[in-house]
Amino acid sequence: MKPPFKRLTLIGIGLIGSSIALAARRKELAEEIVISTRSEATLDRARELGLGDRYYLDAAEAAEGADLVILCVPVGACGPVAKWIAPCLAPGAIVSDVGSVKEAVVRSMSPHIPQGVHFVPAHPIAGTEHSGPDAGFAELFENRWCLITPVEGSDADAIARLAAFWTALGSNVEEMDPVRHDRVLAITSHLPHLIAYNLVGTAHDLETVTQSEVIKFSAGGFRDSTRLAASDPTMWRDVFLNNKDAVLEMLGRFSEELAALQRAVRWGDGEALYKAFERTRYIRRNIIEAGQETPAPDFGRHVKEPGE
Ligand SMILES: NC(=O)c1ccc[n+]([C@@H]2O[C@H](COP(=O)([O-])OP(=O)(O)OC[C@H]3O[C@@H](n4cnc5c(N)ncnc54)[C@H](O)[C@@H]3O)[C@@H](O)[C@H]2O)c1
Ligand SMILES: O=C(O)C(=O)C[C@]1(C(=O)O)C=C[C@@H](O)C=C1
Repeated sequence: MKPPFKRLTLIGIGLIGSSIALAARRKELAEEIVISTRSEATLDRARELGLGDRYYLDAAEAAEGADLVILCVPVGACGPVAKWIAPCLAPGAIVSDVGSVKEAVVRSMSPHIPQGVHFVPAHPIAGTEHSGPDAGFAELFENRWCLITPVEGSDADAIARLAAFWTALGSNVEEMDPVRHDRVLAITSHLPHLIAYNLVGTAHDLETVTQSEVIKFSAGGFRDSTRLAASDPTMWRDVFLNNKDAVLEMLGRFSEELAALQRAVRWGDGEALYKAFERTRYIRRNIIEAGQETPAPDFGRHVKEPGE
């Protein structure tokens, strides 16, 4: 069968760009894959890895004649890149992105999208702590969500074509309003990363102050946080600069709940602590039952039911 796109251009070839390239190739979603990134070393590496068919430092040249262009750059770079490629976009082309923040990306890209070109923003909720072209793998998007956040006047056919693209990559696709997207992701993704960065930084400070072995003997929970805290600093700087209001709102709520737990610990309120932890265990179980998460290995431990 003929691939649904003639020319797929990926601008930015880090974890997400390279994963799209590998998956699109495997699923035969484009006749040709064109790659652009701003650094010569990264472009050379993408070539060595055979991620595309043609390679350009100039994003505008790469976008020429493409029927699908996906920006896979940090969210702060989306506006400038859209402005750069705008004069070369073919009429009827779909322009999308993969940014972790949507309202700011829509605001920064929209003014540059020429008449007759379809802008359909998207966000695959799939990633790792690794970055760069070597980090990509074709299975990254399998059984993960991809949220499409159409803008006013988004063309229904373009939305359907992009949704079919992400479905073919293995994702479950849903549409969401960009503002709602940013509030949801602020609590489910952005805050966990901020907390992990803070936890790991604090533990490290503590170690230098007390000469203790905090990090050397770190237990599972802390190790899990160090994985998130190893995530790309540029990407996450841009997320927090561009989703400020939603993150601050969720951080406010989080701090209030943390203060309640702090009070329970201070006053030895076992009942309050037990209730809080019982509730969250149930939330985790529901997430696993809904098939959204790989369950942790079962080491045969008995898990108590609430009230048991
Ligand atoms: N890493 C994740 O877990 C994850 C998940 C979903 C979405 N995202 C989003 O995907 C996008 C890319 O993230 P990633 O993890 O692939 O990052 P990455 O650091 O692995 O790759 C970023 C790529 O963009 C290029 N780049 C950076 N600044 C640029 C600029 N100004 N102009 C042109 N190219 C530029 C880099 O050279 C690199 O090729 C981000 O918007 C991020 O929010 C990331
Ligand atoms: O699993 C991870 O390492 C991730 O951080 C992936 C994760 C997330 O928070 O779920 C990170 C940012 C993205 O925008 C989407 C996915």
